Amino acid sequence: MNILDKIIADKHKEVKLKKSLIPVTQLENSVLFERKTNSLANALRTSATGIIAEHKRRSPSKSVINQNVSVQDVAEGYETAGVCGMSVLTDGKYFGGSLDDLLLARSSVKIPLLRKEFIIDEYQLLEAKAHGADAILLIAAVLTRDQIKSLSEFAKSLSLDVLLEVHNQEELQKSIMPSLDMLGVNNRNLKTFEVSTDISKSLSTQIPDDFVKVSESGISSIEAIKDLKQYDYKGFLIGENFMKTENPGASAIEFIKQLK
Ligand SMILES: O=C(O)c1ccccc1NCC(=O)[C@H](O)[C@H](O)COP(=O)(O)O
Repeated sequence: MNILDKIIADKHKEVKLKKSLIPVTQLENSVLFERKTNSLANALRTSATGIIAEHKRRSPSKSVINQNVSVQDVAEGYETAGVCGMSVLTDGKYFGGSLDDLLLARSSVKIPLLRKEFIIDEYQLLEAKAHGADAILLIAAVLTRDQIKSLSEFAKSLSLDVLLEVHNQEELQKSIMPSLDMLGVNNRNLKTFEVSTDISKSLSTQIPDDFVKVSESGISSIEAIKDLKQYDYKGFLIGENFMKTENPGASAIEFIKQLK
């Protein structure tokens, strides 16, 4: 079993348990459930930098990245840097994140927040809304076309933007539908962990113009972003490059200064 299959098998168990502990009505009655969301896709369309900076403590490909910073400090630093949005990993077992991280980030900043999670069930979209997310991620590699359609339509009914992530042509072709806002190409193969921005470049012409194009993972230089912009990418999801430093917010400030 590859790591992605393991993560998804665990996620099914986790969601089943959570559903038995926290009823949907509790999520729907939370204060943040009524909050007006702030579109990440719209922010990317008009952004000069397009940076979506991620909070990521550890990962299956790198184990520990940074366990010593607070999510509030990271969020405030990213906002000061002028990022377009922030991605918050909420998976606990493989990434050391939590829904509390999302809540704390929400209480610290106004920028659009992406719940970075392995979404397999509508319940997780209600959780995202109840914890202050503006956007959610769907991963084509672990969902059927019908699941992508029903999950993305449900997300849109909650006013959450949808970022659909692909890694190859087959995943892209099965996923294109009007209920998506952003199409993300993950430069990391989630089964082998190989990283190359070539995949973003080769898939770019096959992504219809209606979607905001986002290049995800393995981005660590200004040159890479300038290069990807020529392929019409408007969003750049960066995690480790900022999080591996002592002060991720300060690193983002430095990076964005060079980009402008
Ligand atoms: O990052 C991993 O090792 C990973 C492994 C398995 C599934 C997902 C994984 N990462 C999630 C992400 O998409 C990245 O955190 C995100 O794109 C940022 O990537 P990076 O800038 O390379 O940290």
